[in-house]
Amino acid sequence: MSNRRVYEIARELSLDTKEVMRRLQDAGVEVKNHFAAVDDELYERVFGNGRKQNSPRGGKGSKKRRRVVIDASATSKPSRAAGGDRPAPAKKAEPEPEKERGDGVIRLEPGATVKDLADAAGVPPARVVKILFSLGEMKTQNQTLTEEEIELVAEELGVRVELTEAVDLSAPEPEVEDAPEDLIEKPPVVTVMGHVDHGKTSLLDKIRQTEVAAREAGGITQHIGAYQVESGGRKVTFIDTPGHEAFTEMRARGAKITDVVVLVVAADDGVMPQTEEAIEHARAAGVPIVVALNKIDVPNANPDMVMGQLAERGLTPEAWGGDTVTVPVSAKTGEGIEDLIENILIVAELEELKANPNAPASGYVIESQLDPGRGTVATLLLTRGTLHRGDIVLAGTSYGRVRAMMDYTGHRVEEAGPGMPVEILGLQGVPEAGTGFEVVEHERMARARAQQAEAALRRQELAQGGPTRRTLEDLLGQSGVKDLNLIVKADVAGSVEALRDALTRLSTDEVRVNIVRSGVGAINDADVKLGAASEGIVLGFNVRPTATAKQVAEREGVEIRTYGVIYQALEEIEAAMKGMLAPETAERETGVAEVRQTFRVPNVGTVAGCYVTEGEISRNDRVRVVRDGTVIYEGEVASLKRFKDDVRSVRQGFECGIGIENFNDVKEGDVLEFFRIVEVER
Ligand SMILES: Nc1nc2c(ncn2[C@@H]2O[C@H](COP(=O)(O)OP(=O)(O)OP(=O)(O)O)[C@@H](O)[C@H]2O)c(=O)[nH]1
Repeated sequence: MSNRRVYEIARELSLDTKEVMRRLQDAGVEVKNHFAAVDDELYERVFGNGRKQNSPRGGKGSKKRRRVVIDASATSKPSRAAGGDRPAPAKKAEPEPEKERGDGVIRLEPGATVKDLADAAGVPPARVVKILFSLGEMKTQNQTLTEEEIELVAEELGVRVELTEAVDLSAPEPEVEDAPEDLIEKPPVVTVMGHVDHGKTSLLDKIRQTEVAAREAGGITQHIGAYQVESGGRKVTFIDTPGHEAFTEMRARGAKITDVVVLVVAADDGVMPQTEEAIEHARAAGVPIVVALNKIDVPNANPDMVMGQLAERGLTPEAWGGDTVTVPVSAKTGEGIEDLIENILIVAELEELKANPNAPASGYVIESQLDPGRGTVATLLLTRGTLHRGDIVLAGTSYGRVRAMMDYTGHRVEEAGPGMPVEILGLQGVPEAGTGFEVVEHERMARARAQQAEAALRRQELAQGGPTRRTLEDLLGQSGVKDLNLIVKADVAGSVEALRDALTRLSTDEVRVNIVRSGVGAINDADVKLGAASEGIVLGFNVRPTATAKQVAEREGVEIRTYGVIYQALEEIEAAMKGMLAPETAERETGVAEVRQTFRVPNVGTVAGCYVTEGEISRNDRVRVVRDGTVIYEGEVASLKRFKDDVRSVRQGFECGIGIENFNDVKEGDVLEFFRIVEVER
């Protein structure tokens, strides 16, 4: 049996929701709001006949049909200024603000806010807020609306809405095939991978130094996440963050950036676990491998042994009749570096790496951070087209006009072509590494799409139940012997040492303090990710988290605590450790409810329509979801309502609506047990 919502029926039958509710009421059924569910039998009974007459659009699939019309042609509509039916002028002006077209239809861009809708419909924003509220949605003027919300509110207001242009956020690169004659050769993009200590960083440094030395003017290259070197008039772009972590992370976000992988293998150490992992990653991505046989200067270097190991893994060197380009190098002396670059170019040539420079620019974000003086500083790597200063860039939830653009030497540039890394200023928000970007024509469109991406992200988080935040107290509140995993960052090495030692000494029989990582510098993404992986927390002493680290912490539910004085950090951790030993706790059951129906409320999640069978349940209780005798979830009550009103508690024998924090999978027939944690004497 399937359920339809009131608004779905209205949509399906092209009726007003009020009319649907009236008919249900006439049939003796109490309906509370647009989201009330109507089962098949009731639907047939009430609307069985009317469906045919009432459905001018008829057809099956009409249940899915949206009243919101996606009008993909909207951006090319004839300009009003031009009058008549003259086509829009070639130079596109900012699109006109949303407005009524005189036929009762208003146009809105996806990602429209409450205010946008209110303005377009000519009503005060408060009216829209009120309608949303009656639908169980709490929104302020500047919050974006989902398509469904726009539709429902429009219906209440008695206006029809057309959404201009549907946007696919998942495809940063336009799906256009460039004509062969438009393509020019683009520099290969290289990522350096290999086992720890085999010399990835040294090699990248050496390559860059060689380049600096080669350039007459000298000058210092600055770290922007990528740089270029030139050989025989051709350029190679190196991603400046070594390691397969960066590579996989980018790939995980769908970024196909790397054209060639340089696999660094130390000639004195050979193939190691991370070498194998790197080989797997490169193969999985279908990226050709060039082997840099490093440290050939060390006395115990054994290139033959290493080449044998590589051959065993399908990377037979050319010298041995295979087809893997293997270049002996020394990142220390610089020997073989030129050779390596030339070989990278040869391998790249076989890949026929080409791009159209005359297209609107698109590519990927390599790095980004918030600079106190300059705002968001992002490094972009172009895969197609040419980026100009003044262009409007959209990268996931960030967007903005390119205020300034610098190449990796720090020189200002006016434009950048395919394969080139550039640092740009002007974005709002800090996009994550690996996010695709593209140039869009209008700032309004960029804003709308960024907001849409933001909303999609929030929906995703909601669907995944959101992060469960682990605080110091939570970690220490668990029973049994506890491991307190800490990531410690400080401004100077001395403090790191001091903190590490002092914190470790805090360990007791019941709580073991483990310093998972410690280091100097700001708290970055990697620190937070490690915090998440080790279920620990991050401590900062005189350092702050970067903007992206904050975002990651938020997303992953990792606590970051920052201090200015060492003893304060120690005292707090020690107090927390002791605190948890103070009272013992026990559970006290308060009530039981049965789930009789479930409702999906946009942006809120699933709400369970319940009947309280025992005791008295309260908004502040914890709740356990029991299905067929098995506890499937335990968490907090997010909302407790009687009809439309929030209530503090509901007694046995009454119905209510219950939302469960971070849990949307509640089903009809589930039993909800409510309880409270109370303190008892030890
Ligand atoms: N003799 C010699 N030493 C090298 C060479 N390349 C790197 N080293 C040394 O090897 C050590 C590790 O080099 P890194 O460049 O830090 O290695 P890595 O692979 O980047 O290491 P992680 O960043 O920790 O993964 C350093 O002490 C380097 O000085 C080389 O060609 N010859």
